[in-house]
Amino acid sequence: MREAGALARADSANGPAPDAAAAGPVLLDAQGLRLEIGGKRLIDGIDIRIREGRKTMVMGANGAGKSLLLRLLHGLIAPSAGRMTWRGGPVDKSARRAQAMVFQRPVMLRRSVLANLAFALKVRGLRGAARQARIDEALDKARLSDLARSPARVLSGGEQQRLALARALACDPKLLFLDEPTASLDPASTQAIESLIADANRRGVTVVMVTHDLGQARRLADDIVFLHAGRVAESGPASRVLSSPRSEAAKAWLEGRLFLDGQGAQS
Ligand SMILES: Nc1ncnc2c1ncn2[C@@H]1O[C@H](COP(=O)(O)OP(=O)(O)OP(=O)(O)O)[C@@H](O)[C@H]1O
Repeated sequence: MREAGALARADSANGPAPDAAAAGPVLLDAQGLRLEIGGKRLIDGIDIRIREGRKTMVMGANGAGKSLLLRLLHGLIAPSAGRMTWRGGPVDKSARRAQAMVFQRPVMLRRSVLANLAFALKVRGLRGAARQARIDEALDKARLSDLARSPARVLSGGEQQRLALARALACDPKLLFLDEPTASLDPASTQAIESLIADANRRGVTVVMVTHDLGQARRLADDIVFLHAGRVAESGPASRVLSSPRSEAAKAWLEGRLFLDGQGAQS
């Protein structure tokens, strides 16, 4: 690990927090996360502390380990080493139920928009009028009410991503992971997704999101975690990392010099 997570540094006894707002309670704390597959160390000792209410953007070159990190944090894959806590305790079933994840290519049931929402809520134990109210609210927020009876799979990419996000948010997560949710979307669809994310965050949802889009990071991020070759090269408040990066890897990437697999930077 080259540098402790931005939010971890807020705990340092060596000086004041870099961003006073960063000092909220810790939701998810991961220390010494490592992932090895086929003898290759793909995630190499990452410490990250996700604080309640923040929007953290995970950035870095292709192959840096961003998606793997999100999957590890969300418990979709087991780390080779490291430990995680949720609000200071074990990451148990209720901790996982307080999290949701949206992928770049959303997975939809071969059913209607409405059924996709209903199914997700049913799995979470919602029934009857409470479930219907949640569905109506989700459709309204995602501006999908007119498409409620359409098969989800015929929606455009932007509509499908709005549905995926609405479906995740309808489950009322405390922590939302997003893996490049706007990667293949046009500016209008991107804006719609960003505004759903910002709105959810205003209502208390903590966000951890992978993005390659610098403009998006500037618009949305409170904190940046910059990965390079499976490690945290740099992290801190977005305003500082994006304007005055300290690591060679982040500098190179921001100047367009860091290409596939991290080539172009010393470290
Ligand atoms: N299941 C796997 N088995 C072996 N190697 C893997 C596996 N999944 C990912 N990798 C490798 O781990 C590295 C990190 O992958 P990851 O998908 O996390 O990168 P990323 O930073 O999200 O990249 P991108 O920006 O291209 O999406 C890559 O070199 C990838 O090839």
